[in-house]
Amino acid sequence: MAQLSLRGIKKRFRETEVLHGIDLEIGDREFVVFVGPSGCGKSTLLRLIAGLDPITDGEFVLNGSRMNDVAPSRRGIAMVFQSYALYPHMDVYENMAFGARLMGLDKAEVEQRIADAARMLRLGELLKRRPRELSGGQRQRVAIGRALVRKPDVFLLDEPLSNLDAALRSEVRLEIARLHREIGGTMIYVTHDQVEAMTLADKIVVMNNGRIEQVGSPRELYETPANTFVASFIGSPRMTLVDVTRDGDRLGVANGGAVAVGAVPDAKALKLGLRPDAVHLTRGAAEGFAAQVVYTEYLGDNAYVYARLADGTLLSARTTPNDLFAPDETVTVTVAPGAAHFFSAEDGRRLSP
Ligand SMILES: Nc1ncnc2c1ncn2[C@@H]1O[C@H](COP(=O)(O)OP(=O)(O)OP(=O)(O)O)[C@@H](O)[C@H]1O
Repeated sequence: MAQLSLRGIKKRFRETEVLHGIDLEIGDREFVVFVGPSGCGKSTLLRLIAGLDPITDGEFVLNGSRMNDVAPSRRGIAMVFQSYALYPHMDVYENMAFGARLMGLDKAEVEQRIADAARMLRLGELLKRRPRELSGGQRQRVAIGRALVRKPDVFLLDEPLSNLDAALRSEVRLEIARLHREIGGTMIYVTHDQVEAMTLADKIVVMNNGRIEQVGSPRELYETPANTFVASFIGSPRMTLVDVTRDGDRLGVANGGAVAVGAVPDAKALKLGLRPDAVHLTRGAAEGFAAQVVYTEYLGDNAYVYARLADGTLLSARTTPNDLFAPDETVTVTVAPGAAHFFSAEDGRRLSP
């Protein structure tokens, strides 16, 4: 059982504050993913939870007990690092046994836990190998196995897939999802890859510049991003964001036509947000935004067209592979009814119609 509360957490390294007051609740058995651009403070927050660095200000409470001054080994938390951090001179079995023995478990219990972890992670054949005799994916599984044998209440995983190639990455990603279902522990996972975040998380925490921008399920973040940062960070290709002016029930782009999008919020300065599947491109002079095709990405089952709006904004649109456009073609952009997002052009906050 593991319930985590982060309350007003701040972190300073000498003069520089890198976390500016993080408030977050994590429930038992939840799979929580921290995402955000490089340097936003994801790893720092994970290290504070693990106890590897001291918390400057605020409180970390685990199952009702304040953890700020509790030693890492006494928190019931295990961390899997990006670099694996395996002991090179020990074989796989010894790597996994080491931490379990430090906990004072007897020999039979250690053996049983390693057998269980080896089965779950399919490491049975590899127990006598040294780390250098393993592939990247196998090493990663050993690193996870080493955390598993400690039976922690909370698993922390810091970019665990970043050293793997694309094929292996999706394989290990599926294994981590399965493991979470099987062991049912609370997992906190750091990545800057929004696809990993979307596919693994019950709850995504989007971070930026040492602050939380939004917390929600993958669907909530995709469908109702709280601001332009989340809107453009979640979803691939990213949401097009363009400044528009109101002209009755239509929205216009500077020098570039106008389009009806349904209900529009009442605000002075509006930014319109369009996912690639919210727009439709046509040839010829229908009513809509004028745009010029820059390039097309053909992906087999579908295709994306990137086109420049009159104000210079690059728009992405999903089309079918049978509906490709050539570079420099002039197109007209229309918007599916009810599919537009709106944000304040002043502070980026989401506006409802
Ligand atoms: N030990 C340290 N001393 C000083 N500054 C640090 C230290 N560790 C991290 N920082 C700074 O804190 C900020 C957050 O770093 P952190 O590693 O948490 O980011 P991140 O979101 O995990 O990034 P990445 O995705 O690149 O790993 C960065 O500006 C970094 O330079």
